[in-house]
Amino acid sequence: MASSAAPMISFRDATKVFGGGRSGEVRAVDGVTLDVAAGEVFGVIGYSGAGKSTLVRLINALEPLTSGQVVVDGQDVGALGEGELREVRSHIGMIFQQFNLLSSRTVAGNVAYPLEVAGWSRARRAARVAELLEFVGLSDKAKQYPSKLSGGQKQRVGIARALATNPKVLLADESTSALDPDTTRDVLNLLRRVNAELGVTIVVITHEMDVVKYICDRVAVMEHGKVVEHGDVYSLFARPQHPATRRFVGSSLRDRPTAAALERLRRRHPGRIVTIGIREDGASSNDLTRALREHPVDGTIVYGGITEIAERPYGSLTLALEGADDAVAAFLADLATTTSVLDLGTAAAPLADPDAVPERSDEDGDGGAVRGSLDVGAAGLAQHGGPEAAPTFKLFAPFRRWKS
Ligand SMILES: Nc1ncnc2c1ncn2[C@@H]1O[C@H](COP(=O)(O)OP(=O)(O)OP(=O)(O)O)[C@@H](O)[C@H]1O
Repeated sequence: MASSAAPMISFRDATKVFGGGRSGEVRAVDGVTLDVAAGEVFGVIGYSGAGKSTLVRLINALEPLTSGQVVVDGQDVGALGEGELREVRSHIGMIFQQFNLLSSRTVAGNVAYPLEVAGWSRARRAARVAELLEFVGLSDKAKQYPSKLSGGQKQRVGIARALATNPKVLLADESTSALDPDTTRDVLNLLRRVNAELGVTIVVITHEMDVVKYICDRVAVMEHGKVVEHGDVYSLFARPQHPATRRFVGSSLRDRPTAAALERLRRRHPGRIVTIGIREDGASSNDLTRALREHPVDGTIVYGGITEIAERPYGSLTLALEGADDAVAAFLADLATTTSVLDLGTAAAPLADPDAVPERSDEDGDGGAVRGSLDVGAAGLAQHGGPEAAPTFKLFAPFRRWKS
């Protein structure tokens, strides 16, 4: 639920440096300039140590800035005294990977805690806690202790507690990283409701692009304390510019073969292997079909995946090509005039994918990701001279060009 109102959070050249002693200093956040709009769900993605948590802790001044400025809801948090900061913090909720519930308090006691700190009367607290537990679907657990709850239930309590004082902003620091995929989806759906029904601006820190894909309107990618790329989620998926972004995008769809999967493909298909991008303008699917028809080259889809981001097609297909060397080169040069083509070489002269995602432990074959492409009928492209009707999916261009 993005809005065009003034930013809820503005970072201006925000910098946080730790240390400086013999062990040297760490520029955990390094000159970040960024706006988070009121009412949006904003993702901050990056690998461990990129500076995500520190960036988010600057919002509620849990970490003081070294230089620059952070403005939250019109207040320059670096310029506030402790009393004013408490007031700003009361409008910022936070949830954590490990939930951080008080084990000695019941579910209701945990949710009531910030209300006690804020000085609410017993009667008002009871009414508010009942309302919050109803919202997160835990009314029947009010008297339970956290140790009796599942991870998903614990995070629901965390969300209820974070919402207790009606915050305008909710900071979610790896809030689903300790949860299984089904529970993750439930918690993300609850966060969607918090955003849509309560109008809370949410900042989600994560290292998982699937989380970004599922709930964020916009996202910033962090590396070494800097925001290396930011924008709306579809644009980032469709046209990732920075290598870190490309790796995150690849790890979400898993549409491109890992190095090991590529090795297995080469054993079965010693000829040239290429990956082509799926783009949204619709022209390239026709171009691929036409090029396969016009050149004496056979193409078989051996890997790939197509999904939708923000209701638009996104992904890639990897083809094993058969034909005389000059015919394959002419085919690819032709295709590359309209569609982006990543050359992975041949078994005899292999080329690496510079953005290949790391091996997954659950990877059991090289065809695991191809189901997505079959779902949309892309298998129709598998043979030279393929089906009469062009497939309906569309192609985009995230890769470097084939060079003949
Ligand atoms: N209190 C601190 N004192 C010294 N260095 C710190 C402190 N907090 C964070 N750092 C350093 O700052 C850098 C950024 O850390 P931060 O926790 O913000 O990264 P992150 O992207 O959130 O990583 P993770 O996903 O592992 O939490 C790291 O090099 C970290 O070691």
